[in-house]
Amino acid sequence: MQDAVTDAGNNVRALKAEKKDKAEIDAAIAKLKELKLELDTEIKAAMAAGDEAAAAKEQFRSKMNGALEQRLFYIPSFKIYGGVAGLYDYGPPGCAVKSNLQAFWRQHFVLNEAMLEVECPSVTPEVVLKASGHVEKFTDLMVNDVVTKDCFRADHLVEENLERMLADPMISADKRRELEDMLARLEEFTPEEMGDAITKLAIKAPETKNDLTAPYPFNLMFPTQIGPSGALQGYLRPETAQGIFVNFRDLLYYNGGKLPFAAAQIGQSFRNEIAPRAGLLRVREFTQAEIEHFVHPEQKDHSRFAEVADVMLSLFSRDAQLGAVKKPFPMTIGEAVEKGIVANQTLGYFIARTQTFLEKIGVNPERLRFRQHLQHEMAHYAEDCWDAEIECSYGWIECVGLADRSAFDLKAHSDKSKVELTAYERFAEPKMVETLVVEPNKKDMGKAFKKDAKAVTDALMALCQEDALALAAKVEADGKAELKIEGGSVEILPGMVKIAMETQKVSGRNFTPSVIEPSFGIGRIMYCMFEHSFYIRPEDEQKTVFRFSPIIAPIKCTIFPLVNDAGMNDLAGTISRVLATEGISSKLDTTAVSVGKRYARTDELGVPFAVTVDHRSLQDNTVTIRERDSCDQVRVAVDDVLPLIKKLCNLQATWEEATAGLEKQAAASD
Ligand SMILES: Nc1ncnc2c1ncn2[C@@H]1O[C@H](COP(=O)(O)OP(=O)(O)OP(=O)(O)O)[C@@H](O)[C@H]1O
Repeated sequence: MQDAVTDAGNNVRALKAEKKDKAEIDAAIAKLKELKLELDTEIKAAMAAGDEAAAAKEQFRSKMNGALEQRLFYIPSFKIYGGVAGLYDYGPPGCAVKSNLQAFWRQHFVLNEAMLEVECPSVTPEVVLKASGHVEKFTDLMVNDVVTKDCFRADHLVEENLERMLADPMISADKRRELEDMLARLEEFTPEEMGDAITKLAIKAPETKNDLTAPYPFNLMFPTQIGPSGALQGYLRPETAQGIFVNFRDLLYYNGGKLPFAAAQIGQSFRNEIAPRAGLLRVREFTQAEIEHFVHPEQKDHSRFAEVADVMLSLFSRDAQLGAVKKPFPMTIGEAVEKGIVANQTLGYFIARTQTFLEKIGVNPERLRFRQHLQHEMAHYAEDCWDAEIECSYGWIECVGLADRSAFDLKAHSDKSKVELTAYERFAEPKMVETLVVEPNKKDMGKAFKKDAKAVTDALMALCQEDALALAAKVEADGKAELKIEGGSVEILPGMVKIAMETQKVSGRNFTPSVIEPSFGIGRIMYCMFEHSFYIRPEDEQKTVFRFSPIIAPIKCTIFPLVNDAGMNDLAGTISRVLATEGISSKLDTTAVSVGKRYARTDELGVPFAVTVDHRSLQDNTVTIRERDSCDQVRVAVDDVLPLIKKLCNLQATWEEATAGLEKQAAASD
């Protein structure tokens, strides 16, 4: 419609410039007015619909957050002291859900694929994070309100402004393109470019509308000192991955020297986010579950790829994001890898396994997509990166990052630590290859360097081919060459070391493996899962429910006696203890409130099953079991409660399958 108005306006101007007939110009003006009116109505309708949708989302969120807080799923930490932004405590049901989620993650990935699980400290010495690049580069651009000194993330301010401007249907196509381009490149902006954007868009501090400082990088790591002297600088780790990389050599040995293999770690990560927001979505301490799958750089096929090839995904590839339509498309992972949309089978395998994991824990597959990083979002060494994004009331949120990081991490730690982090590959047939030979003359070394002889030998052996040959050439040309060793340098003279390229028969080689990294944020996944599970019973808007999958539900079963009666209480207690023998958590509710109220209470916690002990139970040793979402009830013998609940909780059968043929029961009442 906007284009039609622009065309009509141009038409009026052209007719006037050509001094056309008045009637013709008047008709064109009338047409322009008519189109403008239509556009106006369209904009108002769109704004009203947008406002309504935003209000509905807000309402849904506040209702759900109310339920989460009231039932103590999670609450702001240190609440009695006013709380600290970006820090949350999990209460009993929150802890149980989180622990179930992590247990299922372990089962789905670690156990299913025989991964090597490790647990490393959160406090990490600086050298590790220097090697990984975090000390230098783990920054966000920050700006301050020049008066109040309040801090803001520069990219968030620019992003919000751009999105607001883009929501205006009246902006021209050229302007739209310019703003969209800015939005797409935002993450790679230098401080100067970000400053230019802030000036150009005339962005001020939110609320106060004061001027902002120039953007400057702020490192997100929490620094700390290790030990009382303060001499050893450390940081709280910003991700769990580094603990795995630094242990690569030992893990490879543990795995019998064989590739591929994966190591995994679940643990706390810490990021001093400038602007923590949106509940669990951006916090300052959070749980990550990370996998580092080490693989030969030229053999990235996966032996179990056939098992997942038919998994259907919603893919938002780079081309789809940059194309005119800008929409994800459905495709099996098999086809995506075959067509080269996803770089290789191993990355594809983990994308598909991530999809099945998220679906099983209760994420709605229609609100899940995999978005490929645009070229500028990827580190220069990365081969391909995809984010699992889940839609919630805050929009599409990155919950899992899946990246083929090539050999970067192992090479970086190998260079810094001087410990070789490589794997050995035996050739099918021995090969004749030109290799660098470095042979220090031990006698000369000892004589010349005495106690430093070992350090000199180590430094010579650590030289790369280029440096070794340059050193040899310099000794030959100048009669000496300087060699840097730990803590200083020495002079190498002719005869001290043989450095040459020689053709040798070799049966294998050392190489640095590539790593494919799926990185899960447990809190973000949990929050999105909460939103996808939450609903209000249509018949009563006071009744809220979490439709947690039995594997995730904080408590699997509530057990209550219909009325406060000693016999009923005893039987309820016995059933609870029997369930506990198989690790099935239950909650005994002997409060005297009505059954309806007790059901509502367990629904609010997302408990999938409820066992009611009633008068008949005392006569024929049967009880009723109710399923949360359908509110269906069946009557079963007490001895059958455990096998039935167990089958349902292990997802070995659906409610319909497990209860087919059982006596249906009308809803229990007091
Ligand atoms: N501040 C945070 N709060 C909660 N979860 C987080 C936070 N930062 C990262 N995560 C989680 O850890 C996962 C892997 O971390 P990664 O470093 O890839 O995130 P990221 O790309 O820096 O995230 P973002 O760009 O949203 O800050 C993310 O997909 C997310 O689920």
